[in-house]
Formats: sequence, C-alpha cells, structure tokens
Amino acid sequence: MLRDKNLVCVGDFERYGESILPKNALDYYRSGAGDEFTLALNRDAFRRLRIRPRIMRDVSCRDQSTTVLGTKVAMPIGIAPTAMQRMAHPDGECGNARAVGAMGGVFILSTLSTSSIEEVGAAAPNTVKWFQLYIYNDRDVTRKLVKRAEQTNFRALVLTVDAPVFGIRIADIRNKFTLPPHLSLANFEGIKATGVKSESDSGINEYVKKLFDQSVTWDDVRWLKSITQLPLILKGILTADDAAIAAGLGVAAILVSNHGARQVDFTPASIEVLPEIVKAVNGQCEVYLDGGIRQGTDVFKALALGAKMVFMGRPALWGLACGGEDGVKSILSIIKNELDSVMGLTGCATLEDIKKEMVVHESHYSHL
Ligand SMILES: Cc1cc2nc3c(=O)[nH]c(=O)nc-3n(C[C@H](O)[C@H](O)[C@H](O)COP(=O)(O)O)c2cc1C
Ligand SMILES: CCCCCCC(=O)C(=O)O
Repeated sequence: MLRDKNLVCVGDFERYGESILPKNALDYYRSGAGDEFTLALNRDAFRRLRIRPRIMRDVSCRDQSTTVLGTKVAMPIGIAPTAMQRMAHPDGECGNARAVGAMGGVFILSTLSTSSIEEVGAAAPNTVKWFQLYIYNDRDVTRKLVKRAEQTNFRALVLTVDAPVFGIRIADIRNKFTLPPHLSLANFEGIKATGVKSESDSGINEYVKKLFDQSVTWDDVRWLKSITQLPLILKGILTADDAAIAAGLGVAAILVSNHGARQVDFTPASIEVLPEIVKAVNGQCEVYLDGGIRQGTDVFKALALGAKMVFMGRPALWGLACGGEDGVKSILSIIKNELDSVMGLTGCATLEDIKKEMVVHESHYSHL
C-alpha cells in the first residue's frame, strides 16, 4: 500500500521508485544527455528564483482552474509525454491518463507508448488528452497517427521539434537499452517494428536513426497544419528566434522544453529561457513549460514568468513505479496541494493573481 510507505513529496516518490525499478528502465527514465549538467540545472535554476509574497489579501477561496486552448482545466499542471510507461508499472499510460483526468489536468500521450492511442482513449475517455508526434521518414506513418488521434478525441497535437536525432545518454548505451520482450510500441502493431532492441548501441538511438526524419524543417509544420484541424503545439523550443517563427506560422502553443535535459547537454534550463520566449511570442500563442517541475513553488514560479500551464515527465513515472495509477494521483495531489499552499501564503486567490514581479532571480538581492 502506498500509504504505508509514507511518501509525502515528489522526492520521496523518486527515491522509492529508484529503489524498486529494474536498472534498464530506471536508467532510461532518470538519465539526461552527456554529463547531465543541464539535468541538474533544470532543478538548480528553480532554486535560484525567489518568491516575493504579498500579504493581507483575502485568500479564503483559492482556485487553480484555468483554460488551455479554450478548454477549462482544474489545475495548471499536466503530464508530459514520456515513452514506454509500462516499464514502470502495468497501469502504464492508461493509468497515468486516468490519474491526471481525475485530478483535472491534461495528459500528453507519447507516440512511443506501450499502450495504444485507442487503449488510452478507451481507458480515460473524460481526460483532456493531447497526442505527441515525431515525424517519421515515411510521412504516411505520421499521417495515420494524426488521424487515429483525431478519431479518438485527442484534442491537440504536440509536435516534438527538438529530436531530429537523439541525445547521447550514456547509461542507455552501457545498458544497450532494450524494451522488455513482454512490451511493445503499441501504436505500431502491424505497421512498423514494435520492439526496441539493441544491436550494439542503445536500442533507442538505433530506432530513431532508422525511422525518424532528420531533414525536418518549418515546412513540416506547415504540412502538419495542412492535414489536420487539431490545434498544434510545438514542444522543444529554446530560443526567442524560433519562438517567433513558430508563432508566425500560427501554432496554437509552444511548450518550452529541453526534453528533460536528454538532448543537448549544456542547453539552458527551460525556466531560464521562459521569459525570452514569452516576450518573443507577445501573446500570439499560449506558452507552457516542462523540465524540473518537482514542487508547488516551481509551478508558481513558472506561472509568474508567463507559462499558462506546466507539465511533468519523470515525476509521473516515479508515481507509476511506486503505486500505478494511485501513485500518479498521489504525486499530482501533492503538487496541487503545494501550489495551493504557496498561493495562500503569497496573497494569490487565483492564478491571475500570480504576477511577474512576485518572482525574481537571486541576484536581485545580491547587493546585501
Ligand atoms: C523517460 C522519458 C521519456 C521521454 N519520452 C518522450 C517522448 O516520447 N516524447 C517527447 O516529446 N518527450 C519525451 N520526453 C521528454 C518529456 O516530455 C519532458 O520534456 C521532460 O520529461 C520534462 O522534464 P522532467 O522529467 O524534469 O519533468 C521523455 C522524457 C523522459 C524522462
Ligand atoms: C523507442 C525509442 C525512442 C524513445 C524516445 C523517447 C524520448 O523522447 C526520450 O527522450 O527517451
């Protein structure tokens, strides 16, 4: 039972999850690229931000609800797409989607899931679901995924734009990462190879090299927009220049992300680039953030700096590992409760009350 384990913060789930997951899965979930400098920075950058509370405001009724792409959600927190979730627990993507639906957030399903679009659609019909896409060499593969997501009531597409090739994740290479044989990439039954097997390198890199299109450009964003009516979100933008191009192409939203520090080591933390991106898009589209969100104060900081919504990747995997669907629900209610606490203690009854000037970099106080 989860309750017996006394897991009361995301860090507790992470430590317990790490103690029980098999090495191949744990290393895959945990790792960042290269030296993992950016992996640590994704957390450190949040620690360098200070919160300036306001006092004596009526906070007796607090509300975390907001809208994303015109849909009302109960909290500004969602689950980022992570591949192969059934390595963590048999509930996998279906349990994860149900958990976030029960908490009133958004679930993003990875293309490389171990439960199919249709299985997740049936398991979590009431959850607000978005579908994450990679662009395959064979555009028909991508087109068919889009049509299946449309038919299964997914409400938006999230195109991952930071992965024409994959980052070097040292542990996966050492482990020769392989998807356990009882699992498969469920969206590809009967279409493409569904296993992820290592011949010599990490099985992930071998899969990606073989099947993903390395020649993708902004034309592919135009192409995607031409084949679907679903709103398009670009995930993985880290510069104002690219954000301006994306906004100019009419995307619905940008998800500021360094892919959980798994692609290029020494990129900035996503929270560090958020302000320049918010400024560059100047209200033309919504802006979200993922990377290093582990507590309610992180959510507060990201919202203050202009994100409309935040997403978590690894914490949901730790939640799954520790207790399946219930574990993810626990993680989400912990973060939601922490956000409620910081809102109450900073004079913010609603998300609109969380203002930019309430969060400053530590250097603001360096004259002391
Ligand atoms: C194990 C794992 C698998 C991931 N798989 C995908 C994926 O399939 N598609 C994608 O766009 N991003 C993927 N990501 C990146 C996440 O969507 C997200 O950007 C990142 O996990 C956020 O950082 P966090 O883990 O610190 O919350 C993955 C991340 C992890 C840790
Ligand atoms: C099946 C091989 C590719 C999985 C890649 C998922 C991903 O984006 C990641 O960061 O890992």
